[in-house]
Amino acid sequence: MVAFSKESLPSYNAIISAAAYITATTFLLNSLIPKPVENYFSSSFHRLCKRFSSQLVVVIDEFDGLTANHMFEAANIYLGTKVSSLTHRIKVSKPEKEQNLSVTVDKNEEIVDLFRGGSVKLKWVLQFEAIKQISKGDGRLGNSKTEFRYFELSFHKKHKDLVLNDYLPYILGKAKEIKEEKKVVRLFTVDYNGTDYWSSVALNHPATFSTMAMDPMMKKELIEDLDRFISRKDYYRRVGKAWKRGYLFYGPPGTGKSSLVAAMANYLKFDVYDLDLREVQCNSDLRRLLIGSSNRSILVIEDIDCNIGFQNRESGAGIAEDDKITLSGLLNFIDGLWSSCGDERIIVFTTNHKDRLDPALLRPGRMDVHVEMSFCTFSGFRILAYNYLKIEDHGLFPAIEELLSKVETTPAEIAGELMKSDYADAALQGLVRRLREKDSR
Ligand SMILES: Nc1ncnc2c1ncn2[C@@H]1O[C@H](COP(=O)(O)OP(=O)(O)OP(=O)(O)O)[C@@H](O)[C@H]1O
Ligand SMILES: [Mg+2]
Repeated sequence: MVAFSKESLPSYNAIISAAAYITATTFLLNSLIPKPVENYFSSSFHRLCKRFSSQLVVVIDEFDGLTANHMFEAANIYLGTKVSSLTHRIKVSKPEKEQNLSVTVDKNEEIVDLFRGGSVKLKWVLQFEAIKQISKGDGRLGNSKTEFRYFELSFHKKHKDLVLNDYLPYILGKAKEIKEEKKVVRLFTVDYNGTDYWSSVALNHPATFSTMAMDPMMKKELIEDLDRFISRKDYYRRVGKAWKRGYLFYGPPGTGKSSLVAAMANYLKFDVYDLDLREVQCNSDLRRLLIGSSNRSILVIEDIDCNIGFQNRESGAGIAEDDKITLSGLLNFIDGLWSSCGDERIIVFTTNHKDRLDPALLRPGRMDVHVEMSFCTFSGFRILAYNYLKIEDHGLFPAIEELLSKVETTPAEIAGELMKSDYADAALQGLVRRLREKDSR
């Protein structure tokens, strides 16, 4: 059995006296050094540490006063894509109107980002701070937020200018891109059996510019026109014009006018507001609806020739003369409204009969771009054959090319034929038969 001699252990008395000494010294120091002096030393110590630290910390609050801080929102979105194997906690949510899950970082998680090919290292941490609740006077606390969030971004001081001038603007741009990618385009129509106001569903229209069978040059010009329009925010502001663009799509039924609107919406990720003017009773209704539409959207008025005759409404009882909708009224109103509160607005009129349109609409400057959608050409057919049958060539192509040069056929008709079979041979034979029939009429 191993036993300790009494001498080998610190004596009980020695322990007691050491504890008493520490307690007494602490008490003495606490009472001798006044609090302000202690605080002075501790904050000086921190200042000293900071002076010798090479790190700069940028604080990005969630709110700037009462308004949301865009930089915070952008960082939150951006950092959600920077989650790595070193991250321990993330947050996941699914907003109702979005298809995908949205991932963001959780509090106190450190995310390291590398910029400029890894030469600049940046550390991000999301922090929360409790807000002191202000009592309402009756002893109850207000039900406002109890904490506020902010990001701390730290990096070497020498990168200060680079971070402020390049890195943070880069994050703003990236976050915008991520948001655009995730956005589900919506189609708004007026619910005339209920609220008499816009209601929306996901657009889910498969048309894109690559699936559109139309003149390749026209398609290219249209895409360039849209790109230019979107990139010209400062230009429109400088020249004092409303940031809007008007398109007129005309051509026979089934040539893809409505599909082209969907392709534009999918390309730009703009919502579509489909307005049937025949259902709108008067200018005040129209105003209410237009004011209720949002920026970055396409307002479509289909079949403008039927919509804007207004002959039926001229005799409409109960509508004051000056409250009747007229085309010039509509256009002037849109000009006025959108110059004051509209940004990135597109308006599209479609018609089967350009010749029947009110000359006011065709005047230069009214509709910026006129697009003719016409019968299917052979190059249009090739696009449809690829869309529907996934083929780029076939023995029947020369016969189809020759027939299409003689027979007026809409892309909708051709699409209908191609959908009849999954087998290219059968579908194309059916199409040739159909075209020959038309040719012999
Ligand atoms: N140019 C095209 N490219 C690809 N598909 C097309 C094209 N035109 C028509 N289609 C097909 O035909 C269908 C009907 O076309 P769409 O409704 O776009 O024609 P539209 O010109 O708007 O006709 P309407 O004048 O009757 O409104 C589309 O859903 C699409 O499948
Ligand atoms: Mg249409």
